[in-house]
Formats: sequence, structure tokens, C-alpha cells
Amino acid sequence: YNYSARNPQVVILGGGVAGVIAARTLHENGFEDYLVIDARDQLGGRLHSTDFGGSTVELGANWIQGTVDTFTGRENPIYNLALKFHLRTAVTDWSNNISFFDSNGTVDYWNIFEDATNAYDALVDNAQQRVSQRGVDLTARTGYSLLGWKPNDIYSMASEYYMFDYEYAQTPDESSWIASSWNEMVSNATKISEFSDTNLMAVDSRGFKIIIQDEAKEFMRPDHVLLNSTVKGISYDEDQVQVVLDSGEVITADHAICTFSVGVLQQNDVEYIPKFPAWKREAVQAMKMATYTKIFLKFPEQFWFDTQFGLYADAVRGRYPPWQNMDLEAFLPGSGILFVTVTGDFSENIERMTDDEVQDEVMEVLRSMFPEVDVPDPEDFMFPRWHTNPLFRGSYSNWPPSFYSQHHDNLRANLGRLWFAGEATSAAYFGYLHGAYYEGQAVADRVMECIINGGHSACNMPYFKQITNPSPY
Ligand SMILES: Cc1cc2nc3c(=O)[nH]c(=O)nc-3n(C[C@H](O)[C@H](O)[C@H](O)COP(=O)(O)OP(=O)(O)OC[C@H]3O[C@@H](n4cnc5c(N)ncnc54)[C@H](O)[C@@H]3O)c2cc1C
Repeated sequence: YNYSARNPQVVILGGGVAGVIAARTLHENGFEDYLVIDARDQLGGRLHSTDFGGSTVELGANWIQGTVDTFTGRENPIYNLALKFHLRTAVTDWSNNISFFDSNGTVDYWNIFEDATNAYDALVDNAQQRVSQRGVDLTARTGYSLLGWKPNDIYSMASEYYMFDYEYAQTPDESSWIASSWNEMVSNATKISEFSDTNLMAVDSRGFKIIIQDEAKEFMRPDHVLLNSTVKGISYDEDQVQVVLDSGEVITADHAICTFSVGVLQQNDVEYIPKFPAWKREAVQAMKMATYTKIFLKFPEQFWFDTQFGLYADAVRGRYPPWQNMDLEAFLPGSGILFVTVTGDFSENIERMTDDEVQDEVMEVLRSMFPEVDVPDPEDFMFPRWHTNPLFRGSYSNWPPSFYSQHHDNLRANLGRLWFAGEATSAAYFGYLHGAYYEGQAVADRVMECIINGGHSACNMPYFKQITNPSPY
């Protein structure tokens, strides 16, 4: 090993939203002795924009989900960054701007779609009641069933998918009833509130990532960042942390803030010395890293629907259901771009197929949606493999029904001088950019408090050594 001359007070592992906001929080408080390390060649993490057929598209996060809370005036910090950097966005209308299809072409199932919308609203309302009555969690599927929603035909299945999986990237059977409703809950549920129903899609030729890259340029010096550097090992104790890079360089710091995704923590890409204690391992492995995949197609010209969305009902639930039209004035006019989204197991399965195999399946579906059109082959075709990517191992966390709030505390808790932050450590906003933002801020505050005040309470977050069932069988 090559022991580094670099010896920062705080090393921040990962330069996504959580890492950059943690660094900014240190800077705002006069702490300049930090180093951000990332394996990629740029900051942004899952804010990942790329060129596709002459247009900029977002492989990762795409929406600012909620802007300003109409009751409290509280603002989504991602929305504020977007305003600051004049990000071009378009309002997405998920609920009204849709065309419906099955494998025989256009079909009208608005009534069923409305039933699915009402069932989802009831699911959220009832979850809120369970929280106020301290009821145990169940799967969202159980919740749906208790409310009488039984999707037994392809149109109900596609509509339910659109309301549920399209957001959480997993099925209702795999998801917590209570946690999947949190983002929609307002008012009496403490600390949990959405900002607003407005969803703004980033459609900026500079990429959504500029909100974090340009923010970083304002305060981060070049010697504050080490890119193209993959962390291979982290050893930690009560006094310091050592980080081993792929180059063999070893960086020693007083504190490390690890912002790797929970998917990365679950795998063996990084060696932790000592191995995480049992309570931490259980929390890490109990969370689910779900996968959400946008499959992009570019055609010489638009031949498809004029609405923002097209919802395709297949006999197999989750098989290429929501299609989105980018060739609209507010989005990427004249781009000839259409994309379809898949999630969960379906995403993991297509990652094991070749691009050509996936393209063949997608085109077969698209041709069945437009039987009257002579649909040409796409000029360009692309999809990312988030699940296989060792820097992410999925797209974002989804709270399973067997994950307790104590697990969540344990996921967040530090191990000596090794601290954790990222979208998954946000109880209220897991899965979202604003979750990563708030967690980056909170962890930096805690590390600074530990540096300034020291002592047990400032330097040790509470955790549960064992999570037990209060009334075992
Ligand atoms: C397909 C997709 C769609 C999404 N859609 C939305 C959306 O519309 N709206 C929304 O709010 N959120 C969305 N999200 C979620 C959002 O992108 C994340 O919540 C957020 O970006 C996570 O930020 P983070 O800082 O916690 O983690 P990350 O961005 O993952 O940052 C962690 C960093 O660690 C680095 N890293 C990992 N391992 C190593 C290693 N061994 N060595 C060095 N560096 C390493 C990675 O390169 C990465 O840059 C989406 C995510 C995806 C993938």
C-alpha cells in the first residue's frame, strides 16, 4: 500500500447529491479540510445525464418530485437548486394526459384506470390510519386486498402498475404498505409530508446533473475532489478511518462519511474492516435496492400518441407498460424520442439479456400497439444497467414490509468514525433526490458536532442491538 500524503479531517465517499451537500454543509460552517472521493469521472452519482441521438436524456433521476408545500410554504431543496441554475423543466401530467393500449392497438380503459387511482388513494388514506392507530405494517398488496381492490384483468394490472410500481420500482406484494404511502401523506403524520403534487421533469440540454455539479463549483476547490478513484476497502474504529483506493493509495481521516447506495453496501464490492456488526448487517440486508429502467428509442419522426403517456396492458404484469412521449413542445420537440420504463424483477431480467434481444421485445410490443402503422426500426436504442453496475447495484431503495423503523435507525447509525448517508437513510424521503440532500446535510451536522463537542452522545448515534418481536409466538 501507498500511504497518502493526503490526510483530510473528513473524507466523503461518493460524490452524488448526499456527498456534495455534506461537503457544502462542512464548507458553510468553515470546515475546509475534507476530500470527496468518487469512482466516476464526474460528480452527480445517480443524477446521470447522457447524450442520446443528439438530445440529452436522463438515465437516472429525472423528476423534481414536489415543489413548494401549499400549507407550510416549505420548499423542496432540489426545486430550489433547479431555480438557482435555471434548469429547464416540464410539468408532467401523470393522471390525465394518457393514451391506452393493449396488444391489439388503442383501447379505452379510462374507467378501470380511475378505479385504480381511487384504490391507490384509499391505500394511502388507510395507511395513514394504521400509523395513527400504531398498527403493524403489512404488504401494500394486503392493503389493496383489504380495501377490495382485486386486479384480475390486464387493464387493472397495467393501471395498478402505473400507480404503484412505476413509483416504487417494485410490486405491491414486495413493498411496505405504510412506507409506500409516506410520500403521499400529509398533515398529522409527523415529519412526513410531500411538498406538492407538481412533478417537474428535467429536460435541460446541460443535464439534470448540473444542479449538483454547478453547485459544487461554487464552493469546492479542485483539491477537495478525487475522481476516477474506486474505494476498495474501509477500515474504521473509534479514532480514525482508513480508505484504500484501487490505485493502492491509503487515505487516513478522522471521519468518513459513506454515501454509497444501500445496494453497494449489500454487496462485496468494498471490504469493511472490521466486518459490520450483526445489527448493522441486518439493517443493510433487510432494505431492498430496487431497479427502475428507462429504455430509450429514437425514430426519424413521431408516429405515436400525442399525449405525454401511453399505458400498454400486456398479459404479463410489468411487461413494458408505461411509455413516455418526449417529442412534445414542452419536452424535447423534434427529438423523435420515446421511452418505456420497466422495474423490479423485470429490470433485473432484461439486464441479463443483450441489447438486441431487448430491442426485439420492445419493438414487438410497440408494433402491436400501432397495428395500422408501418413502424420502422429505431435509429438509436439504449438502456442503462443499474442493477449490474457495481457503483449502484440498483436504482433506489424500496422499503419492504419486513423492515422495521428500528432497522432504519440502524441503517443510519455510525460505526465509530464511519458515518452513513444517502437516499436510503432518509426515513421520510427514501428513494428521492431530496432524501439524499437532507441526509447529506444531517450527517455533516452530526460529524461537526462530534468534532466540536466530542463525547459519547455527539459521536454515537442511537441504534438497536437487537430488534425483537414484543409478542413472539
Ligand atoms: C433510474 C433512476 C430514476 C430515478 N428517478 C428519480 C426521480 O425522478 N426523482 C428523484 O427525486 N429521485 C430519483 N431517483 C433517485 C435519486 O437519483 C437518488 O435518490 C439520489 O441521486 C441518490 O443520491 P446519493 O448521493 O444518495 O447516492 P449516489 O448518487 O448513488 O452517490 C453515491 C456515489 O458513490 C459512488 N460510489 C459507489 N461505490 C463507490 C466506490 N466503491 N468507490 C468510489 N465511489 C463509489 C458512486 O459513483 C456515486 O456517485 C432515481 C434514481 C434512478 C437510478
